Amino acid sequence: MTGQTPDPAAQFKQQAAEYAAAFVKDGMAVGLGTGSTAKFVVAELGRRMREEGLRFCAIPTSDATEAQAREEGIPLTTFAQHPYLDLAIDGADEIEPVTLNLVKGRGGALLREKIVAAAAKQFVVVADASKYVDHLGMLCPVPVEVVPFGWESAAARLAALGAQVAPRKHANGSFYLTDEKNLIMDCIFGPITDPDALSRSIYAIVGVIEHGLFLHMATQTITAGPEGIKVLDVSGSSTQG
Ligand SMILES: O=C[C@H](O)[C@H](O)[C@H](O)COP(=O)(O)O
Repeated sequence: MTGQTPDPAAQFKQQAAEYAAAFVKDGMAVGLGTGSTAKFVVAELGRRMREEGLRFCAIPTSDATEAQAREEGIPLTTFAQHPYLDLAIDGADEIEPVTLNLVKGRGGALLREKIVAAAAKQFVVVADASKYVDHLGMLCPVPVEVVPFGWESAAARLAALGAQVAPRKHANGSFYLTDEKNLIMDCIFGPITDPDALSRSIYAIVGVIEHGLFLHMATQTITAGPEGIKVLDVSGSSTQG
């Protein structure tokens, strides 16, 4: 017994992940996301390398993903060698299906994830179908990464934007630190009707490094659920099967 609760959506996450992993072609430089769905992507890419001879290199979005990629034997690269990536594949906490805007960062990797997504020509999001929302902010807080110095001031300014703000902590009460050694403020805004305006307001707060609203970045979302796989493209096309 590991004591871990089984994830009821695991099979859907794996289906979406394996579908997306097929987008990786020989010679690509690929961004590898973070989280339970991205983990399936990294595992599938490792399998394709070993069994199909796929050749590619990757930049991971977190220390955890880097460790998994190394275990899989995936060759890692750097932004010095690849300032632009062919493709990035990552999970999401919320997907708004019309714009493909997202909330990300429940796993705390939002800063590196956004840098990698911004560098990628194609940004493919993988998730189980429970992540769809009519408005961002409906299912989960928007994480905001802030520098530790003066975090209370940044938190007060986030609250002034209408959020209920809580610094992310571990179960033992200590502050959660990101891979970049910053803090996360989890901000409950409720349904967000103008994410672009909110994004600008959050960026205007001194001490904020990044936030978990990923706007106008995803080129495709691939979700899996009881109805099968659904692919949404930013151009508006949609396939189900
Ligand atoms: O920081 C974490 C990331 O943004 C994840 O990609 C996101 O939280 C989705 O994770 P999961 O695939 O575990 O639901």
